[in-house]
Amino acid sequence: MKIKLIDFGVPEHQRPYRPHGNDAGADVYLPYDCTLQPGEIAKIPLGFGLEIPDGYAGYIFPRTSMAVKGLVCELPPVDSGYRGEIHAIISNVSNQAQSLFKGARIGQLVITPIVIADFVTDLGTERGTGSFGSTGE
Ligand SMILES: O=c1ccn([C@H]2C[C@H](O)[C@@H](COP(=O)(O)OP(=O)(O)OP(=O)(O)O)O2)c(=O)[nH]1
Repeated sequence: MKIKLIDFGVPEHQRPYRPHGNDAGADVYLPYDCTLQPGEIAKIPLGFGLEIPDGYAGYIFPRTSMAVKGLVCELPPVDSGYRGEIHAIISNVSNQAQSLFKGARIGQLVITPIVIADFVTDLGTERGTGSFGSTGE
């Protein structure tokens, strides 16, 4: 599926990149050096937005290699209607300061299908156990 990238200044070589064609996530890059203190949460602009089709959502997932060091991405969804710059929200859940450098891969962008549910209190008539012509001839 092609998804349009909206340019908010991301350098061409730092657009989301999938190291293997069948990876679930496309790596995203840190635009500047930063150090996160223990417990600190950073909102990092990624330099691009997306035109995600309705019925799908985007997530900046953690990279395994960072998660094992205690650097994890928070996972609020990027909505299909959102046209602003996407930020990675990164928490340092380790007990030491973590330095990250410009150009580091800090998360991975995953696009998934989602269900747009109508939340109702009455589901109407369900099939139940009816079969063999239970709805009439
Ligand atoms: O990791 C993320 C997650 C979300 N967003 C953007 C896209 C999303 O569509 C928007 C708003 O997210 P959300 O709906 O979770 O925010 P909210 O706190 O509920 O605020 P709002 O009132 O804008 O819905 O923030 C990001 O940039 N990075």
